[in-house]
Amino acid sequence: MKNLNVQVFADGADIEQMKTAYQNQTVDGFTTNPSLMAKAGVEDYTAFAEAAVKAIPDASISFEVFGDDMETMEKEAAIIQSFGENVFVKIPVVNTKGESMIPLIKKLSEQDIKLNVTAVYTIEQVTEIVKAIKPGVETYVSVFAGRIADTGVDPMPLMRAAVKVCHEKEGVKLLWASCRELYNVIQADEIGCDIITCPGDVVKKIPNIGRDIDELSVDTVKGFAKDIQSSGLGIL
Ligand SMILES: O=C(CO)[C@@H](O)[C@H](O)[C@H](O)[C@H](O)COP(=O)(O)O
Repeated sequence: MKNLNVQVFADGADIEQMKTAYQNQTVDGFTTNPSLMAKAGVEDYTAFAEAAVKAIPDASISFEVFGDDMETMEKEAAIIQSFGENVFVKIPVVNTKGESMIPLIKKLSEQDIKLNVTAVYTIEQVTEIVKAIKPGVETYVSVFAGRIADTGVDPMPLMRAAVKVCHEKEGVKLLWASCRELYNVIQADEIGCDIITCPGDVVKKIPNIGRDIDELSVDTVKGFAKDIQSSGLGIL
């Protein structure tokens, strides 16, 4: 397998899958979000977070605030931070009304809280976030490259520019969020992006990196042959 400089995180909220990935050392860290928690059927945020931190005691793990105003987010951030030393508090760059959360990001960073600033889509947002971070405080800036690509726009120019801006401040790392395919890991690695968080189906493909493409024709036909046999279908 090709050596990667980019760190690969697992994006999900299934404790058993997280535990397995941690124990097998297939990823370097973990991210969760409200949608992933809902999908995984999480019923109790605190119980979930405590179980996750118990399962993953010393790798980076991000939990997101649920509030939609700075006062609520600040209270939630204090609780989330208390879950463990390895925890990053995810704060969205804006709330549902489009109001900037930068004042809160600045306030929390000044208290040395490790943040993962999420839902980022523009270089102006990246620049503002980096400006608000206290130098030396470990912080992730999560740019949703996949959701940008979903609009038909190439996210690479933004990702390249974001790497430069993030690396101007000590402690700040660029995180590639909404990964769509294994090739995104290679793209993130090539541009010097620090972290990419991947859904389970992409994590499973990581060992394929560097595989000999010449083998794939025979493998593909073998797959068809297996399915022909199990389906019982025939032409002649
Ligand atoms: O923690 C983060 C980003 O910091 C991730 O969980 C991030 O929210 C997810 O990668 C994205 O929400 C996934 O987006 P999508 O694949 O559902 O479009």
